[in-house]
Amino acid sequence: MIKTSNLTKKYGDMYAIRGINLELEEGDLFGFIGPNGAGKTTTMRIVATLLTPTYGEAYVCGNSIYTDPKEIRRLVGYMPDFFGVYDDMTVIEYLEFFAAAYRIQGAARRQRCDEMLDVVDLDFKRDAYANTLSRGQTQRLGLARVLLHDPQVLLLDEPLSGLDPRARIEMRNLLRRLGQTGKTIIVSSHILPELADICNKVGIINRGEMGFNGTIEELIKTVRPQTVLEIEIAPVERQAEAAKFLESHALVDKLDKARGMFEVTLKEGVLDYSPLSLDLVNGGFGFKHFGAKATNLESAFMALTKGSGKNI
Ligand SMILES: Nc1ncnc2c1ncn2[C@@H]1O[C@H](COP(=O)(O)OP(=O)(O)OP(=O)(O)O)[C@@H](O)[C@H]1O
Repeated sequence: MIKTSNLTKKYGDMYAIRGINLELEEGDLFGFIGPNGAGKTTTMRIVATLLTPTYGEAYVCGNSIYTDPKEIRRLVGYMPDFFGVYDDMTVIEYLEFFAAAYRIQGAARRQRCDEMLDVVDLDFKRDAYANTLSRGQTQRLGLARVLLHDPQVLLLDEPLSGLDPRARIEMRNLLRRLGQTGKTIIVSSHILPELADICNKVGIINRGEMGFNGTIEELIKTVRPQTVLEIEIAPVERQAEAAKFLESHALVDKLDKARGMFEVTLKEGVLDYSPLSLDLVNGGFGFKHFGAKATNLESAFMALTKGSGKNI
């Protein structure tokens, strides 16, 4: 659906993006994560054919940005991070204006606009002036607008930014629903955890280069190649004995103590830790808690975008 190879954009000597390789299939919801100035907008604008790369290629459904830009514009809905709405138009007039630009004619135009208002839950604001909408409602209107021509591919630049917590949840739910319609979606953000549970793939871009590109599970493995278990031994009196037992166990690499629990780092490549729980029980130890420690995605993001502070 979307493929880029060695996509690069330079401004003078500065690389806005460098060697970006992406490959997204039908139905992929790709979280494009990076700090300010990392190159997310540049990449999306190139794929949307609004900006020409210095070199490299990008294809949408097999169409090249160089030779088939018209076809790509038909296939793509691009929502920029900030867009203006006209002061003197109501929500429905705004959508009809763009539907007309997409040459949706006659009764079908009103029907399509009504359907899109329904998709983004904005029917109740149909006759309100577009410039009186909240940020969250404006973002939803922007989404309705890019959906009008039923694009196969959506490029959404920071649709969650500036939203309050409730509007954020609503927008995430909307993105999740859109992801289930088989469209290929790229959605950008500064914040990894806010997209992690709705995306099936993520790319982390920093200073124009893609530091990571894969699934969330692969990301977690990249930043933490070893599984860490949290174990709370019961009764407390047996903790010292349990520490010795764990330290000498064949699957264990390292033992730490945090918040009254053992943090047990398993040896590299050990994914099945059931033998450890069995050995603990057979050794006469009980436990109140035994499980893999959740990876903090925020720290994963920080680890992969190290040294980008001056860009933020
Ligand atoms: N027209 C331009 N002229 C010069 N430099 C530019 C231009 N457009 C973008 N850049 C630079 O290219 C880099 C990438 O910018 P881009 O807007 O793609 O980042 P971004 O990841 O979308 O950031 P943000 O999250 O702030 O929107 C930045 O360093 C930016 O200053």
